[in-house]
Amino acid sequence: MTLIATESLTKVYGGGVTALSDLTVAVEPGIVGLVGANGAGKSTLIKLLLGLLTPTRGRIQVLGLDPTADTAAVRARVGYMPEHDCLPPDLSAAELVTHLGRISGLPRTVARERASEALRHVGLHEERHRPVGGYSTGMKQRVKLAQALVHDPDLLLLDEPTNGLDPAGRDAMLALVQRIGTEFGISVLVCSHLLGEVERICDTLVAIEGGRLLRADHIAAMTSATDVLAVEVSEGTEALATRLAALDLPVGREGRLLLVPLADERTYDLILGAVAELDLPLHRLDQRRHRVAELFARRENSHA
Ligand SMILES: Nc1ncnc2c1ncn2[C@@H]1O[C@H](COP(=O)(O)OP(=O)(O)OP(=O)(O)O)[C@@H](O)[C@H]1O
Repeated sequence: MTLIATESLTKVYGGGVTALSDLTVAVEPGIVGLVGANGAGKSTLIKLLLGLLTPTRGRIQVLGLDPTADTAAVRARVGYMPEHDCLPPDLSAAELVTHLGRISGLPRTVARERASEALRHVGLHEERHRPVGGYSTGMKQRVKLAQALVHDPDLLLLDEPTNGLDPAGRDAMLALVQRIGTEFGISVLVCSHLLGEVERICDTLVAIEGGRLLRADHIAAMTSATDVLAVEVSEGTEALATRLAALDLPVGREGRLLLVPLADERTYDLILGAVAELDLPLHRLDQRRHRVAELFARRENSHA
Protein backbone atom coordinates (compact mmCIF):
# COMPACT_ATOMS: atom_id res chain seq x y z
CA MET A 1 0.00 0.00 0.00
CA THR A 2 1.17 3.52 -0.70
CA LEU A 3 1.80 5.43 2.51
CA ILE A 4 1.50 8.91 1.08
CA ALA A 5 0.55 9.92 -2.45
CA THR A 6 0.17 13.38 -3.90
CA GLU A 7 -0.77 14.41 -7.40
CA SER A 8 -0.10 17.93 -8.68
CA LEU A 9 -0.55 19.10 -5.10
CA THR A 10 -0.56 22.88 -4.81
CA LYS A 11 -1.14 25.06 -1.77
CA VAL A 12 -1.43 28.81 -2.07
CA TYR A 13 -1.96 30.70 1.20
CA GLY A 14 -4.34 33.62 1.58
CA GLY A 15 -1.64 36.24 1.06
CA GLY A 16 -0.74 34.69 -2.31
CA VAL A 17 2.29 32.71 -1.06
CA THR A 18 2.65 29.44 -2.97
CA ALA A 19 3.96 27.00 -0.34
CA LEU A 20 3.63 23.84 -2.49
CA SER A 21 3.56 23.79 -6.24
CA ASP A 22 2.49 20.90 -8.47
CA LEU A 23 3.97 18.27 -6.15
CA THR A 24 3.55 14.67 -7.32
CA VAL A 25 5.09 11.95 -5.18
CA ALA A 26 4.30 8.43 -3.96
CA VAL A 27 5.97 7.00 -0.87
CA GLU A 28 5.94 3.46 0.48
CA PRO A 29 5.70 2.57 4.19
CA GLY A 30 8.89 2.85 6.26
CA ILE A 31 10.93 5.71 7.66
CA VAL A 32 10.62 8.62 5.28
CA GLY A 33 12.79 11.72 5.49
CA LEU A 34 11.19 14.94 4.26
CA VAL A 35 13.98 17.45 3.78
CA GLY A 36 14.13 20.99 2.55
CA ALA A 37 15.42 24.37 3.69
CA ASN A 38 13.32 26.56 5.98
CA GLY A 39 10.29 27.72 4.01
CA ALA A 40 10.49 24.81 1.52
CA GLY A 41 6.94 23.74 2.39
CA LYS A 42 7.47 20.84 4.80
CA SER A 43 5.09 22.03 7.53
CA THR A 44 2.49 22.86 4.91
CA LEU A 45 2.68 19.30 3.57
CA ILE A 46 2.25 17.90 7.11
CA LYS A 47 -0.79 20.11 7.70
CA LEU A 48 -2.30 18.94 4.41
CA LEU A 49 -1.66 15.31 5.42
CA LEU A 50 -3.52 15.92 8.68
CA GLY A 51 -6.43 17.67 6.99
CA LEU A 52 -5.64 20.90 8.88
CA LEU A 53 -5.33 22.62 5.50
CA THR A 54 -7.07 21.86 2.23
CA PRO A 55 -5.22 21.77 -1.10
CA THR A 56 -5.69 24.71 -3.45
CA ARG A 57 -5.30 22.26 -6.35
CA GLY A 58 -4.37 18.63 -6.83
CA ARG A 59 -4.84 15.58 -4.61
CA ILE A 60 -3.34 14.10 -1.49
CA GLN A 61 -3.81 10.71 0.14
CA VAL A 62 -2.45 9.23 3.34
CA LEU A 63 -2.86 5.52 4.14
CA GLY A 64 -5.24 5.40 1.19
CA LEU A 65 -7.49 8.07 2.74
CA ASP A 66 -8.28 11.62 1.70
CA PRO A 67 -7.40 13.85 4.69
CA THR A 68 -9.98 16.47 3.73
CA ALA A 69 -12.90 14.06 3.31
CA ASP A 70 -11.86 11.42 5.88
CA THR A 71 -10.29 13.70 8.50
CA ALA A 72 -11.45 11.68 11.53
CA ALA A 73 -10.22 8.38 10.05
CA VAL A 74 -6.86 9.94 9.19
CA ARG A 75 -6.39 11.42 12.68
CA ALA A 76 -7.25 8.06 14.26
CA ARG A 77 -4.39 6.44 12.35
CA VAL A 78 -1.85 9.23 12.29
CA GLY A 79 0.18 10.69 15.18
CA TYR A 80 1.55 14.22 14.93
CA MET A 81 4.48 15.77 16.75
CA PRO A 82 4.43 19.53 16.09
CA GLU A 83 7.60 21.56 15.64
CA HIS A 84 7.09 24.13 18.36
CA ASP A 85 6.83 23.68 22.08
CA CYS A 86 3.16 23.75 22.99
CA LEU A 87 3.11 21.94 26.33
CA PRO A 88 1.19 23.31 29.33
CA PRO A 89 3.91 23.64 32.03
CA ASP A 90 1.80 22.75 35.08
CA LEU A 91 0.65 19.32 33.90
CA SER A 92 2.74 16.21 34.39
CA ALA A 93 3.73 14.23 31.30
CA ALA A 94 1.45 11.37 32.45
CA GLU A 95 -1.56 13.69 32.83
CA LEU A 96 -0.93 15.44 29.54
CA VAL A 97 -0.41 12.32 27.43
CA THR A 98 -3.39 10.60 29.09
CA HIS A 99 -5.53 13.64 28.35
CA LEU A 100 -4.47 13.71 24.71
CA GLY A 101 -5.15 9.97 24.50
CA ARG A 102 -8.68 10.67 25.78
CA ILE A 103 -9.11 13.36 23.11
CA SER A 104 -8.06 10.75 20.54
CA GLY A 105 -11.04 8.71 21.68
CA LEU A 106 -9.46 6.22 24.09
CA PRO A 107 -11.46 5.25 27.22
CA ARG A 108 -9.99 6.63 30.50
CA THR A 109 -8.20 3.49 31.75
CA VAL A 110 -6.91 2.59 28.30
CA ALA A 111 -5.65 6.15 27.85
CA ARG A 112 -3.81 5.96 31.19
CA GLU A 113 -2.21 2.63 30.30
CA ARG A 114 -1.28 3.71 26.80
CA ALA A 115 0.20 7.00 28.10
CA SER A 116 2.32 5.10 30.58
CA GLU A 117 3.50 2.76 27.83
CA ALA A 118 4.23 5.58 25.37
CA LEU A 119 6.22 7.47 28.03
CA ARG A 120 8.18 4.29 28.74
CA HIS A 121 8.98 3.91 25.04
CA VAL A 122 10.42 7.43 24.88
CA GLY A 123 12.43 6.95 28.09
CA LEU A 124 10.36 9.17 30.41
CA HIS A 125 8.68 6.58 32.59
CA GLU A 126 10.57 7.53 35.77
CA GLU A 127 9.90 11.25 35.33
CA ARG A 128 6.32 10.98 34.16
CA HIS A 129 4.69 12.48 37.26
CA ARG A 130 6.82 15.66 37.30
CA PRO A 131 5.39 18.89 35.81
CA VAL A 132 6.46 19.31 32.20
CA GLY A 133 7.51 22.95 32.86
CA GLY A 134 10.62 21.68 34.67
CA TYR A 135 11.69 19.38 31.83
CA SER A 136 14.75 19.92 29.62
CA THR A 137 14.23 20.60 25.89
CA GLY A 138 15.09 16.99 25.10
CA MET A 139 12.50 15.71 27.59
CA LYS A 140 9.86 18.06 26.19
CA GLN A 141 10.55 16.74 22.69
CA ARG A 142 10.03 13.23 24.07
CA VAL A 143 6.70 14.19 25.62
CA LYS A 144 5.59 15.51 22.24
CA LEU A 145 6.68 12.21 20.71
CA ALA A 146 4.83 10.19 23.38
CA GLN A 147 1.57 12.08 22.78
CA ALA A 148 1.90 11.35 19.05
CA LEU A 149 2.23 7.63 19.88
CA VAL A 150 -0.49 7.33 22.52
CA HIS A 151 -3.32 6.16 20.26
CA ASP A 152 -1.14 3.52 18.55
CA PRO A 153 -1.03 5.13 15.09
CA ASP A 154 0.08 3.54 11.81
CA LEU A 155 1.96 6.67 10.78
CA LEU A 156 3.85 9.28 12.77
CA LEU A 157 4.40 12.77 11.37
CA LEU A 158 7.36 14.38 13.13
CA ASP A 159 8.04 18.04 12.40
CA GLU A 160 11.71 18.84 13.13
CA PRO A 161 11.98 16.45 16.11
CA THR A 162 15.62 17.38 16.83
CA ASN A 163 14.97 21.13 17.03
CA GLY A 164 16.71 22.82 19.94
CA LEU A 165 18.66 19.69 20.94
CA ASP A 166 22.42 19.47 21.44
CA PRO A 167 24.39 16.91 19.34
CA ALA A 168 23.98 14.12 21.92
CA GLY A 169 20.26 14.89 22.24
CA ARG A 170 19.90 14.85 18.46
CA ASP A 171 21.57 11.45 18.22
CA ALA A 172 19.35 10.07 20.98
CA MET A 173 16.18 11.42 19.33
CA LEU A 174 17.16 10.01 15.93
CA ALA A 175 17.92 6.61 17.49
CA LEU A 176 14.50 6.67 19.16
CA VAL A 177 12.73 7.56 15.91
CA GLN A 178 14.59 4.76 14.16
CA ARG A 179 13.62 2.28 16.89
CA ILE A 180 9.96 3.29 16.61
CA GLY A 181 10.12 2.80 12.84
CA THR A 182 11.86 -0.56 12.91
CA GLU A 183 10.77 -2.28 16.15
CA PHE A 184 7.19 -1.05 16.38
CA GLY A 185 6.49 -1.28 12.67
CA ILE A 186 5.07 2.24 12.58
CA SER A 187 5.79 4.30 9.48
CA VAL A 188 7.40 7.64 10.22
CA LEU A 189 7.62 10.81 8.19
CA VAL A 190 10.41 12.84 9.72
CA CYS A 191 10.76 16.41 8.61
CA SER A 192 14.06 18.22 8.83
CA HIS A 193 16.07 21.01 7.29
CA LEU A 194 19.18 18.92 8.11
CA LEU A 195 19.74 16.39 5.34
CA GLY A 196 22.72 14.81 7.12
CA GLU A 197 20.50 13.83 10.04
CA VAL A 198 17.60 12.18 8.31
CA GLU A 199 19.69 10.36 5.72
CA ARG A 200 21.13 8.34 8.62
CA ILE A 201 17.82 6.83 9.64
CA CYS A 202 15.40 6.92 6.72
CA ASP A 203 14.62 4.32 4.06
CA THR A 204 13.22 6.88 1.64
CA LEU A 205 14.08 10.51 1.15
CA VAL A 206 11.77 13.17 -0.26
CA ALA A 207 13.52 16.46 -0.91
CA ILE A 208 11.58 19.63 -1.65
CA GLU A 209 12.75 23.08 -2.55
CA GLY A 210 10.59 26.18 -2.91
CA GLY A 211 7.48 23.98 -2.73
CA ARG A 212 8.60 21.77 -5.61
CA LEU A 213 9.83 18.20 -5.61
CA LEU A 214 13.60 17.99 -5.97
CA ARG A 215 13.91 14.23 -5.65
CA ALA A 216 12.19 11.24 -4.05
CA ASP A 217 13.90 7.88 -3.88
CA HIS A 218 15.11 5.05 -1.67
CA ILE A 219 18.25 6.09 0.17
CA ALA A 220 19.99 2.94 -1.08
CA ALA A 221 19.26 3.89 -4.68
CA MET A 222 20.62 7.37 -4.11
CA THR A 223 23.93 6.19 -2.72
CA SER A 224 24.80 2.73 -4.06
CA ALA A 225 24.32 3.76 -7.67
CA THR A 226 26.98 6.39 -7.25
CA ASP A 227 29.81 4.51 -5.57
CA VAL A 228 33.12 5.48 -7.09
CA LEU A 229 36.66 4.19 -6.89
CA ALA A 230 39.28 6.82 -6.12
CA VAL A 231 42.67 5.99 -7.64
CA GLU A 232 45.91 7.82 -6.98
CA VAL A 233 49.26 7.00 -8.49
CA SER A 234 52.47 8.75 -7.37
CA GLU A 235 53.33 9.47 -11.02
CA GLY A 236 51.85 8.82 -14.45
CA THR A 237 48.33 10.11 -13.67
CA GLU A 238 47.77 11.30 -17.25
CA ALA A 239 48.89 8.01 -18.77
CA LEU A 240 46.60 6.09 -16.43
CA ALA A 241 43.64 8.36 -17.23
CA THR A 242 44.19 7.78 -20.95
CA ARG A 243 44.49 4.02 -20.46
CA LEU A 244 41.29 3.83 -18.33
CA ALA A 245 39.38 5.90 -20.88
CA ALA A 246 40.58 3.48 -23.58
CA LEU A 247 39.05 0.68 -21.49
CA ASP A 248 35.70 2.54 -21.72
CA LEU A 249 35.77 3.58 -18.07
CA PRO A 250 34.33 7.07 -17.46
CA VAL A 251 37.13 8.87 -15.59
CA GLY A 252 36.57 11.98 -13.45
CA ARG A 253 39.26 14.13 -11.85
CA GLU A 254 39.59 15.60 -8.39
CA GLY A 255 43.07 17.05 -7.94
CA ARG A 256 45.52 14.13 -8.18
CA LEU A 257 42.71 11.61 -7.85
CA LEU A 258 41.07 9.77 -10.70
CA LEU A 259 37.45 8.89 -9.95
CA VAL A 260 35.89 5.90 -11.67
CA PRO A 261 32.25 4.88 -11.10
CA LEU A 262 32.12 1.39 -9.63
CA ALA A 263 29.99 -0.56 -12.10
CA ASP A 264 30.84 -4.02 -10.73
CA GLU A 265 33.76 -6.01 -9.31
CA ARG A 266 35.45 -5.98 -12.72
CA THR A 267 36.14 -2.23 -12.36
CA TYR A 268 38.70 -3.00 -9.62
CA ASP A 269 40.44 -5.55 -11.83
CA LEU A 270 40.51 -3.24 -14.85
CA ILE A 271 42.11 -0.44 -12.81
CA LEU A 272 44.65 -2.71 -11.13
CA GLY A 273 45.45 -4.26 -14.53
CA ALA A 274 46.02 -0.81 -16.10
CA VAL A 275 48.25 0.28 -13.22
CA ALA A 276 50.32 -2.90 -13.51
CA GLU A 277 50.50 -2.68 -17.30
CA LEU A 278 51.87 0.87 -17.14
CA ASP A 279 54.06 -0.12 -14.20
CA LEU A 280 52.93 2.84 -12.10
CA PRO A 281 53.40 3.21 -8.32
CA LEU A 282 49.89 2.85 -6.87
CA HIS A 283 49.42 5.20 -3.93
CA ARG A 284 45.79 4.43 -3.14
CA LEU A 285 42.69 2.74 -4.50
CA ASP A 286 39.61 3.01 -2.37
CA GLN A 287 35.88 3.03 -2.63
CA ARG A 288 33.88 6.13 -1.80
CA ARG A 289 30.22 6.32 -1.13
CA HIS A 290 28.71 9.65 -1.99
CA ARG A 291 26.75 11.27 0.77
CA VAL A 292 23.26 12.23 -0.27
CA ALA A 293 24.12 15.92 0.21
CA GLU A 294 26.74 15.65 -2.55
CA LEU A 295 24.13 14.32 -4.94
CA PHE A 296 21.96 17.36 -4.37
CA ALA A 297 24.93 19.71 -4.60
CA ARG A 298 25.90 18.22 -7.97
CA ARG A 299 22.34 18.41 -9.20
CA GLU A 300 22.09 22.07 -8.22
CA ASN A 301 25.41 22.83 -9.93
CA SER A 302 24.30 21.13 -13.10
CA HIS A 303 21.20 23.36 -13.09
CA ALA A 304 23.21 26.53 -12.51
N1 LIG B 1 -0.31 30.59 7.28
C1 LIG B 1 0.49 31.04 6.33
N2 LIG B 1 0.16 32.12 5.58
C2 LIG B 1 0.96 32.59 4.60
N3 LIG B 1 2.14 32.03 4.25
C3 LIG B 1 2.52 30.95 4.95
C4 LIG B 1 1.75 30.40 6.03
N4 LIG B 1 2.39 29.32 6.54
C5 LIG B 1 3.53 29.19 5.81
N5 LIG B 1 3.61 30.16 4.87
C6 LIG B 1 4.69 30.33 3.87
O1 LIG B 1 4.70 29.16 3.06
C7 LIG B 1 6.04 28.78 2.74
C8 LIG B 1 6.29 27.35 3.23
O2 LIG B 1 6.24 27.36 4.66
P1 LIG B 1 6.36 26.03 5.54
O3 LIG B 1 6.19 26.42 6.97
O4 LIG B 1 5.47 25.00 4.98
O5 LIG B 1 7.88 25.64 5.26
P2 LIG B 1 8.83 24.67 6.07
O6 LIG B 1 9.62 23.93 5.04
O7 LIG B 1 8.06 23.88 7.05
O8 LIG B 1 9.77 25.68 6.82
P3 LIG B 1 10.06 25.81 8.39
O9 LIG B 1 10.94 24.67 8.73
O10 LIG B 1 10.74 27.16 8.48
O11 LIG B 1 8.72 25.77 9.08
C9 LIG B 1 6.93 29.83 3.39
O12 LIG B 1 7.22 30.80 2.42
C10 LIG B 1 6.07 30.40 4.49
O13 LIG B 1 6.43 31.74 4.76
